[in-house]
Formats: sequence, C-alpha cells, structure tokens
Amino acid sequence: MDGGTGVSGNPAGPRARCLTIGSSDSGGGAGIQGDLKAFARAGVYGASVIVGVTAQNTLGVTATTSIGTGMVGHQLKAVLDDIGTDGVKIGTTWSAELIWLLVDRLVWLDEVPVVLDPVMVSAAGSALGGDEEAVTAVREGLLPLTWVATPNMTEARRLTRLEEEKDPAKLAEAIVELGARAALITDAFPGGAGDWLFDGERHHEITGPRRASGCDHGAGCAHSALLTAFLARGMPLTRAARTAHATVSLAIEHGAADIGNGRHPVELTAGSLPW
Ligand SMILES: Nc1ncnc2c1ncn2[C@@H]1O[C@H](COP(=O)(O)OP(=O)(O)O)[C@@H](O)[C@H]1O
Ligand SMILES: Cc1ncc(COP(=O)(O)OP(=O)(O)O)c(N)n1
Repeated sequence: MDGGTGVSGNPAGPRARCLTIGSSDSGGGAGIQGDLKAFARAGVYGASVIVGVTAQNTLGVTATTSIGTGMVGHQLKAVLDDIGTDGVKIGTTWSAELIWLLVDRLVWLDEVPVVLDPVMVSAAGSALGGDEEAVTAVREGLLPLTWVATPNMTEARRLTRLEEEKDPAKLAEAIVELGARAALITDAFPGGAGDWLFDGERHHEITGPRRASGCDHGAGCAHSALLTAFLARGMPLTRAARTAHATVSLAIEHGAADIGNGRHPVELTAGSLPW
C-alpha cells in the first residue's frame, strides 16, 4: 500500500476519481456534502452514492431516512460503469441489507483503496445507523474489503466489541485482525489531539495541536474523504494519514464560525494547505 511516491501522480494523465457512499447532511457540513468539498480540495473528481438523507444543522440531526437498496444499486452501477473510481469512501451504513449490497458490488474493484469511516453517532449524539445486525455485517463483510478503517475511539470499541479498551493500539490491532489492511483511530489521545495508525505491521502516532475554535462539525467526514483522495492520488499511507490530520486540523482552526449556532462546520477552503 505504501508503494506510491507522492501526491503528484501523473500530471499529464487523467484526474483521480473518488466515490463517496454516504448520506446527505442538509446543513452542508458533514456527510456527502462535506466529502465532496474535501475531494475538491484534494484535487480529485468526486462522485457520490447517496444511501440516506438527514435533516441536520450545526445543532444536531432532527430526522433521518435511508434510501432503498434498489436505488443504491442503480447509483453504484451508474457511477462505476461510466466514470469509474480510484478510491472509495464509505460513511453512514444504515442497515445490514445495505452493507451486504455494498460488499457484493465493491468486492469486484481491483486494487482500489477503500476507506471505511464507520459512522454510528454524530458528535451531537444523534444515531446515524449501526444496530447490532449492521455492526456484524460491517465486521464480517466490509472490514475484509477495507484498506483503512477510520473509527473514533467509541466506534472502534463498538466494532471490535472491546467495550472497555482504552488503548488505541490494541483497538487498531483488533480491527486489522477482523480483516482491514490498516486502522486509523481518530482523536485517540485524551487531552491532546491526533490519531493512531496501525498499518498492519507498524504503529504510528500522528499528533498535532488541539484546536478550540468550536468548528469541528464534519471533521471526521473531511478527514476520511481527504485520506481517500490522497490514497487515490498515490500518496503512501503514513503520509496520507498525517496530511489528512494536518489539513483537518487547519480546517477546524479556520472553521466556519459564522455558520450556524451550534458546532460550526469545518472550513476546508480556509488556511494554507500543508502539502
Ligand atoms: N479539536 C481538534 N483539534 C485538532 N484536531 C482535531 C480536533 N478534533 C478532531 N480532530 C482531528 O479531526 C480528525 C477527525 O477526527 P474525529 O473528530 O475523531 O472524527 P469523528 O467526527 O469521526 O469522531 C482527526 O484527524 C482528529 O485528530
Ligand atoms: C450525513 C452525515 N454523515 C456523517 C456524519 C458524521 O460526521 P462527522 O464528520 O463524523 O462528525 P460530526 O459532525 O457528526 O461530529 C454526519 N453528521 N452526518
């Protein structure tokens, strides 16, 4: 996975294409909308397969609905048959039925990085999918197809069923044992800021300053979408993980403090880019 040499790719060649599979955030900060902004910022073409819709703003989620698997299948076929993809990000996965459909379609991708951000609850505390049957489907079906899983500590405990585990290294190893090639546990240091990467062989601490701007809505989505884009462009995993964290950290610091009255959105277009 670390065989790439950098982000430049082939300047004369076609743009990298990335696909996000997730749900709409009506507030525009997270979900599909956040992912497409992150893809654009990272210089890749973004396509989307919408599996759910949320009524959401910076204060929280007030309603959700999932899209039928038939329509999800049509969207996947439309994108993959014509546009194709160099990287896939998976966010909200509402049901076991949806997850097994994704497994059935994504298993045919040949050496395309798949990043799984197993969203279960928004930071404001709203449930975004993830009943026990869905968690089992993620463990048994999606993780074995996943190149990098990017759960936060809570999601990592739920996925591994190690509910009391506090050590991000042990959680990351358990996720790799379940079949993912690598695990990147986000916000892994209580009191500090940064992530824990286990690349399947070695552990890496990714640290940086903790931002207190109040602009962190969509941070997790932006992080996993940027990681997908960097991998699609051929960046080595450890560098992609460090660059994704540094970019999101700046997007929190220079966040959209003028938008909404709750947890303001990250602002990916502000600040200079760390690559
Ligand atoms: N206050 C913060 N300051 C700096 N970086 C942060 C802060 N909060 C989260 N991050 C970073 O944002 C990225 C997304 O992490 P996280 O917020 O845990 O995602 P999620 O929304 O999925 O829980 C990670 O790289 C994490 O280290
Ligand atoms: C539609 C939708 N998908 C995912 C999320 C989670 O967003 P995330 O960036 O992980 O974090 P919060 O903004 O929820 O803290 C979401 N909220 N909506």
